[in-house]
Amino acid sequence: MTNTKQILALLRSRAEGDDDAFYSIALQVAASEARQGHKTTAEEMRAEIERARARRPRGPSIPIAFNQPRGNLEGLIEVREPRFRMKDVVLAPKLVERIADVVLQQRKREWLREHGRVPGRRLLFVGPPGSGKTMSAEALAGELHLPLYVIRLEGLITRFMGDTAAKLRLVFDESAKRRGVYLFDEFDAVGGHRTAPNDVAEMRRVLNSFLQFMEEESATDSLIVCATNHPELLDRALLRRYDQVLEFAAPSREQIREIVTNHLRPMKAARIAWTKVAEAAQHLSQSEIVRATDDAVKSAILAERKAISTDDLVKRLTERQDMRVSFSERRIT
Ligand SMILES: Nc1ncnc2c1ncn2[C@@H]1O[C@H](COP(=O)(O)OP(=O)(O)OP(=O)(O)O)[C@@H](O)[C@H]1O
Repeated sequence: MTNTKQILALLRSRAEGDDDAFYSIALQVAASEARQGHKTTAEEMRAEIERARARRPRGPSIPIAFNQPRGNLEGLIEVREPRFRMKDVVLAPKLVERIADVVLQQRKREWLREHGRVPGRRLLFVGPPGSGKTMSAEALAGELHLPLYVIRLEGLITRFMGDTAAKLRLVFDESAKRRGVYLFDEFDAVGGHRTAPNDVAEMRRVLNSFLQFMEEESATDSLIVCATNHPELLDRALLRRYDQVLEFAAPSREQIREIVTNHLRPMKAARIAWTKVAEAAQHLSQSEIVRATDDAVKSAILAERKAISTDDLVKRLTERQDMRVSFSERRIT
């Protein structure tokens, strides 16, 4: 049943004319109904809240407050104002299409619900480091004008060993209260190989809680994005919970060219031999290519040049390749 404190808080927010607090508490009530297995009631409440919100007179647009969370959530969630839109991310056309589909489903979520359909909002991003998983979550938030909340799971687990599930509960409760894109980074930490028996038990608990929270939160319109470099470590039961699993990959030749071109400003880039650049960029991640391009642009600026050459780019890309080799050698020894 609904908590008396929640009813009191609802009445207070009404008396104070604080609409945002009113809807936020109402969503909490819907979330606790969902937790108790009353999914239809929760869904009805959430739809009524949406309808009431839509009916409210629209004044001048109010900027979303991007303050860092305080109290119980401090140190668990980092909030970011999105700096990117989807046009900034260079991805394979199929991936762009699938993300655009998620954006559309979210924008038209009420329309979908009126037709008995649930908009997709649980996403798993899989792919190598630096391929744009975080950037895409940020761009998704940018498209939907929502804040991005980042939860670093590895850090959370290490810091709160034994208490991780309770901390995750706080995060999921927050996602029911405050609509946003919730990015669970380093997600493989949940299914990662642990050696100590205590750690294994803790991971099982965390994973089970996560599964339960993913099922429960039908009363929220927040997006849950989990990102991992190691999908093979993830539990099958967990994979089934996602509406979409999106695979990020190393950049194609065309994508390398697009990334470099996007980062050349203010340099002119006439007569670049793109085949040579693509060869030099082979096996580098999108993130490394951005850094190499930035390095090349910086040296050209310092040399007071207005244009950049193929050699400038190849030199910086080769440097990044060397850094990779020396890093992996150090890890072997
Ligand atoms: N697909 C991309 N298009 C354009 N820029 C990209 C892309 N991928 C990465 N970058 C650049 O590299 C930076 C780091 O990428 P990002 O953090 O999104 O990678 P990631 O896949 O989340 O990596 P990790 O698994 O290490 O967290 C971005 O801020 C952006 O500058």
